[in-house]
Amino acid sequence: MESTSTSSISPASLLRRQIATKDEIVVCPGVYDGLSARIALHAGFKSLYMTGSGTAVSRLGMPDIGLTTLNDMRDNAALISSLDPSVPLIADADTGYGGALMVGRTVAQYMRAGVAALHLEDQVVNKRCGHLRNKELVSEDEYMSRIKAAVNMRTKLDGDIVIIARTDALQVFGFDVALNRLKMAISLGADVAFLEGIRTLEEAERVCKELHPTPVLYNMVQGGVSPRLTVSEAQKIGFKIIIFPAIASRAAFLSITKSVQYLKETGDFPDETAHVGPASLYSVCGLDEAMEFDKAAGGKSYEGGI
Ligand SMILES: C[C@](O)(C(=O)O)[C@H](CC(=O)O)C(=O)O
Repeated sequence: MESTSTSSISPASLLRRQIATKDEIVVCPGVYDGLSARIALHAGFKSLYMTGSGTAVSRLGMPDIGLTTLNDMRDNAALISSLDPSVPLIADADTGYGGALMVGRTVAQYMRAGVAALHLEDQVVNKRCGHLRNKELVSEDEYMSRIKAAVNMRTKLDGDIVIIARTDALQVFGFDVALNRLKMAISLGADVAFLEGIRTLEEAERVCKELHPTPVLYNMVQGGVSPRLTVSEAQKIGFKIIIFPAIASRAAFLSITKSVQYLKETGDFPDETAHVGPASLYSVCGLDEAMEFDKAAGGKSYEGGI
């Protein structure tokens, strides 16, 4: 069942507090469904990231090339953020899925879904993963209109969702243009900057320095174009948030591939999975809390355990 924990503090305020905590960096494993989110929560992470790439590959079975709609992304975000509202969720919102009106709807629906933060980028709606080649961008004006729409909707709904401005301009126009886009987005009310596809340590250091005191996010994608940084290395450079979007999807990809290949070849499952019974999976997915809830309502089904 969903978490019964409640908090008078909104997920966005919780995240704002985490970002504002001195000498700390917000660390978000990328999750893409209920199970991956539960596993990350069970491991004790205090914030999560919903990856658009992972959402595309898991919910649609399609690549991250602009195929997920607002509804796909919002539904996934609502599911993940409902599991433990005391753990703020940063969610990918791609391009906002259209013009200013659609960006406004996206922000409103993410807010209602309990999302703490979302990032909006300047690729064309037919976007692709930021670590692929030949990206196409919208004009600066169009990007600023997306940011304005997001900020205006937050104000209109009297909310505090954290708006993260992501620019993909580095690959196409270079560092200075990308930095300028981020500065403009911040001046319009974006709270956090996300320079996509950082290629060198120098760029990583420069973006943090130039945008200080605005918090900057580092996107640590396995096999992507950016330098490999650990949490503490990113923190030392000056980043305030680090996401590992592919941490769960890559692990799932590798281990599911291994298991199904083994089944195909041998007609049996791999030995190392033999001890993983249904109860171990369910216990990570809130089984104890569900049984307690049922008992408190007078239910008898779980008296003898399961
Ligand atoms: C951050 C990202 O937008 C995502 O969808 O998680 C992707 C990451 C990835 O492809 O693994 C991106 O950087 O475009």
